[in-house]
Amino acid sequence: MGAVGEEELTRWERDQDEVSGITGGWEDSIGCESVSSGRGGVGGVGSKERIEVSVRLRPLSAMEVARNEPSDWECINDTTIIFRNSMPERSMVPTAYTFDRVFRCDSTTKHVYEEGAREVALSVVSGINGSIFAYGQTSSGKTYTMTGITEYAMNDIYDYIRKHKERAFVLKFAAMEIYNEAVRDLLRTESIPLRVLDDPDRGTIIEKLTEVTLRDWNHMQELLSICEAQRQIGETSLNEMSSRSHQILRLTIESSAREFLGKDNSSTLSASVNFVDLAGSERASQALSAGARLKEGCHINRSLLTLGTVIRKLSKGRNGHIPYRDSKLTRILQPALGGNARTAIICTICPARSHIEQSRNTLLFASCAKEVVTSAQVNIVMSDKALVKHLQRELARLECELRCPGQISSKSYVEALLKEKDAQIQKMEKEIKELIQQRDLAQSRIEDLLRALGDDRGPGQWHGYDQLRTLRIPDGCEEELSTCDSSGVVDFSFIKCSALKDFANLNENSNEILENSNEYSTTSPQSSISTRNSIGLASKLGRQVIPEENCPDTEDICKEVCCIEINDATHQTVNSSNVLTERNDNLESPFLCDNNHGNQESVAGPVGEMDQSGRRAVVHFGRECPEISSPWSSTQINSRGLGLTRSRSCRATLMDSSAFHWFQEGQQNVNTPPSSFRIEYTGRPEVFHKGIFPLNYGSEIKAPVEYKTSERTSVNVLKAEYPKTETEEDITSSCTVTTELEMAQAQFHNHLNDDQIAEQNANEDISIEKPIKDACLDTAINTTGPLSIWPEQFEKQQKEIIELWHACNVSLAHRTYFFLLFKGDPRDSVYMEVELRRLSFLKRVFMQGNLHTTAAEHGCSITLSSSIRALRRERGTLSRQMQKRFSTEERESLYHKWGISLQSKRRKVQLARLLWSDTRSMDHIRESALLVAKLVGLLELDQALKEMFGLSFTPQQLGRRSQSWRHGISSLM
Ligand SMILES: Nc1ncnc2c1ncn2[C@@H]1O[C@H](COP(=O)(O)OP(=O)(O)OP(=O)(O)O)[C@@H](O)[C@H]1O
Repeated sequence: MGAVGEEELTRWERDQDEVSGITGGWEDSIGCESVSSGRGGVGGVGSKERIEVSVRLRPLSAMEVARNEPSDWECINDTTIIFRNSMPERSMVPTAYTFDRVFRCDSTTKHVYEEGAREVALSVVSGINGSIFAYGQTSSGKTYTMTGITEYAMNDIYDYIRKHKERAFVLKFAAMEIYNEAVRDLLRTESIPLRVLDDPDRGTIIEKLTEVTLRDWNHMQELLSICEAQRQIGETSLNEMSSRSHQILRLTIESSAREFLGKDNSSTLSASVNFVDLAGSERASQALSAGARLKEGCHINRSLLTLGTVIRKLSKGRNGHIPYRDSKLTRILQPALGGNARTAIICTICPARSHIEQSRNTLLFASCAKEVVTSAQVNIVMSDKALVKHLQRELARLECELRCPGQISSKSYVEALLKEKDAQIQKMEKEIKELIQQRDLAQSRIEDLLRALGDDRGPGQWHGYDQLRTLRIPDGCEEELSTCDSSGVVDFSFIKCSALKDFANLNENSNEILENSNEYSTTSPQSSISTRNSIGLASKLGRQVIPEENCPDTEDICKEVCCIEINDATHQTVNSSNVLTERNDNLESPFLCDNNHGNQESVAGPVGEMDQSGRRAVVHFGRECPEISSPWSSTQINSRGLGLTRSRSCRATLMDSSAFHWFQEGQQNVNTPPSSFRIEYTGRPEVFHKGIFPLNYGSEIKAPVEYKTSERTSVNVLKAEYPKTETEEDITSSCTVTTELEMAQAQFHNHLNDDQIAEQNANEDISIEKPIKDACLDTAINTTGPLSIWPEQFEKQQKEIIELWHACNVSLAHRTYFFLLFKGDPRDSVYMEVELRRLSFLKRVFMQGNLHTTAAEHGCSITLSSSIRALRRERGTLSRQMQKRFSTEERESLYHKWGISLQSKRRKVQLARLLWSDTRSMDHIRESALLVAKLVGLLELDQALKEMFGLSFTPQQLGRRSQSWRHGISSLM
């Protein structure tokens, strides 16, 4: 036994802090069986509750009765005590005090315990600290009350333990005394149970075991006996000492937390309950002692004064400094006064009038104490494993709080976490959806390519120029070709067998076309084949001779190209038997013969005009030329020359078919096939009109030769003895590929029946003077077959074209223009055929390009990859146009219409990707076309624009000579 030094006091404080434990976030999962009623429960982060303050009025003692002292205090109910003001001088002081409970003088200690202390005392079994104070003047009944309360509390605690044998409990007792500001451990003794020692100065004190751990039930009984002994001792010999010291009995209970925190939780609950018997409060104000008593009084004064100060400060809130450390008492009881504990204070007062001041002081102290708020928590002593887990959760919670300030509760944290996860899930779902779309698109592309491969790998497929050279040439054709070469007869570009086959199978009118072609042919029957589409293409698309420096890949390209200009300068004479062009009344100019007016550019024009101008005849073939796939491609054959000169348009297509000039000015792109309007049409209309406009349908121009003609067919025999111009020489030298002509002638022979041609020629003669206007209109219709089947045929061709656009990565603007322009007018049948053949050819070229990369090596070939890139760029530009063309509301409406979430990212890009993507849905195609039209500024379509896509046989349109193609397109922007 001995005084507890500073170190020992610190241990007590530390123990108290440890008992406070690590808490937070657990309170919801813990049920406080014995303490949950009536007190608002416990709070993990400080469930705020006031100190429970009771007042116990003891009866008058025998001596007081003997002195006939009146009792001025009366408890008028369970919560209010009043002072019977029998003295006039006391009329100004408060007479009524209300507390949580007031106990009359006849109240038993058990009643006081049950009403004013039991709940707090039993908190300890649920892991919540508790403290029970007795405050009052000497002989007011503090010890009397606390001894009983401790006993009852102990009994209840052990009863609880006895009823909960499934839980493992460890009980630790501690008892201390604070005397003269020195702390002594009352249980630091070797004797068990306890022994009473006589202290010469303070009388008898108790020594008990320092710490007792409940090992078993018998042990518990032993402890109970200790308590009983203490009670008995207290009743007998402790009063004298306790009145001058502060005694604290502390019971700490540790128990498993599994019942509260889960089966696998290895954490423990740990809480303490303090039973505090304070020294008589009157000591704080008495200074009547001297010597040792003075010193004692000062120390008691100090602790009680500090206690009063702390209570007073705490009752006014926690603002400012709370002087817990100013006394031993307040240091030890700090948690009980304003921290992690539930606290009950029982203020005892003497009813005798002689103690009225002390009673009033006690009531004032009680009044302050009832305003003090504590923050009791369930105390968890966590295992290492649980601690790590808890810290991880705490870390996550804090991180969440940082991200979402204001969300501090665990529920909010969980909700925030769930929201975050939901958002992630939604984001991932969107990504998955996009990936699926991309996958489907890729699969569609693959299917298209495979389909294209399957279509083009037939026996007639050609694999480039070399294979072309191996095409079967009908007997006699070689000689004819030779003749053609030498004679300078302009014929046509080659048409490969597969192309002819396709051509023949284009539609139900194919046979008729061939028949007509036969009819049209003259001495050179091959020429007739080329008329239908090539003419249209050539007459409507820009054609310019490509300077050599701009045509580095001439050889390769021209091998496959039908854009041929035969320079008449090389061959001065046109043999009538090899004449290429012919016409009939129904055709405007099935074989266009360009009239070159001293210009290097090829000029498309009727044969008559050409002949009259004495320059050259040009035949355009739109079918087999790679650039045929695009409206800018053209084929020219100079009727007087054997040199095959690729048109500028042809080259331009191959070299640089950039995307739309309306948004890619100045940008040189690898082409998306039909997107080369800018290059292609530049200057070409002028050429075109040069050739066409002066014709004026025979009124001014006469055919230099007579034509054998019938109602539908005419034969042109061109005798070209035209002076060779410098320009033409250039043309010839730059892009002469005679082989193509030979091959074309050879193929032509494969498909024409000379006899039929001869018969046709014999039967049908017609004069060139017949108005071409009528002829062209009739032809435009007749070539497509009966009008009755045209709607169905148109729909079929339209779908085929749409599929081919998709397969060939054709520019979306081109698709849009074409789709909106040609809506089923029978007169547009030629355009449809031309487009169909262009695309078919392009598709094969793509496949060929994939197999043989020679064209691409020269940097001027269209390849599948280049078209894909160009199309991708175009979609990107369209997406940017959306920002410019549409308001936010309009865009949102579009996104909704096209099934794009407003929350998704890159919505414009998504929408651009969707355009023209579903070739099977005409509604989709229609919507795509309308949207693209708006994006490119295509508000109204002019019929004249049809010329962009091929032939226009409508004479009145030829008057637009002053309008360039480029301007025509630009005007639509
Ligand atoms: N409610 C009560 N009923 C009957 N007797 C009481 C009551 N309260 C106190 N007493 C008696 O009054 C006397 C003084 O009580 P007690 O010793 O508990 O006072 P105290 O406040 O502890 O004094 P001290 O501060 O000196 O320790 C005791 O003899 C006790 O039995």
